[in-house]
Amino acid sequence: MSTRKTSLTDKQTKNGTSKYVLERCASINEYYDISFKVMLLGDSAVGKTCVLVRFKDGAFLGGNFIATVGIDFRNKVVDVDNLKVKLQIWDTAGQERFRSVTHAYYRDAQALLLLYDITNKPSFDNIRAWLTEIHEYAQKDVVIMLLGNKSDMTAERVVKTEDGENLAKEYGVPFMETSAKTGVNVELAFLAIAKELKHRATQQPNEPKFQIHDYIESQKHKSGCCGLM
Ligand SMILES: Nc1nc2c(ncn2[C@@H]2O[C@H](COP(=O)(O)OP(=O)(O)OP(=O)(O)O)[C@@H](O)[C@H]2O)c(=O)[nH]1
Repeated sequence: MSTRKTSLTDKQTKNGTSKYVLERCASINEYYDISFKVMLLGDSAVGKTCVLVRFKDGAFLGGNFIATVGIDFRNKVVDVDNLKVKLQIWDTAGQERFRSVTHAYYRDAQALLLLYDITNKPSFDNIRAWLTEIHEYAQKDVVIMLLGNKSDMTAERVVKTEDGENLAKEYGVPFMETSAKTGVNVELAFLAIAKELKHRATQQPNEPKFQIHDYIESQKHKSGCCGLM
């Protein structure tokens, strides 16, 4: 049995700019209209794998920390304005020794979620270095979102929310604090990315642009333990 799916790829135009192209193809046991690649980046132990597992399975990976080796991925299909949007999410290893492996994948990503841990100052300080790498290796029009993870750990917090907000403003990227443990803002982060990518791909010339910052602000307070309500 085969079901129809449409995948969205990013092609280079003659003048070098990126252009999204819809492609139809068939797949077994999976239906979607558009597909995008999203990468999770950030220092080791900031919670990339946990955020992904929270989004994909609605569970928290507590207990012993097992570092990701190289790169791993999971798919999730979400509904955006009556379209099935497949996010193929690449979970990268934060450890320095895997950096050359992960660089090779940056180019294919249409969106990057860049995480730090609000209880770990160096992971926040390293965000500028991550952004430099992103500008070196990723597509020019890649969607970037900054996430301050582990927001449930209020007693251990060392990075203020406003520091995250200010850094995000400086780079012109959307920002929110998340918790893979409680689920706060995790679904919202991926949904905002899915909406932005879907709008970029399907937008008509006279249609207003999707405002990701406004969308996040309007939804932030509605997002509870189990995702968007
Ligand atoms: N309290 C709390 N702990 C978290 C949260 N997210 C992750 N953790 C814990 O932080 C540790 C690291 O989480 P991972 O998701 O494995 O970190 P990672 O960024 O994928 O690490 P690498 O694979 O080395 O890049 C684990 O012990 C998790 O249980 C969170 O939101 N809150």
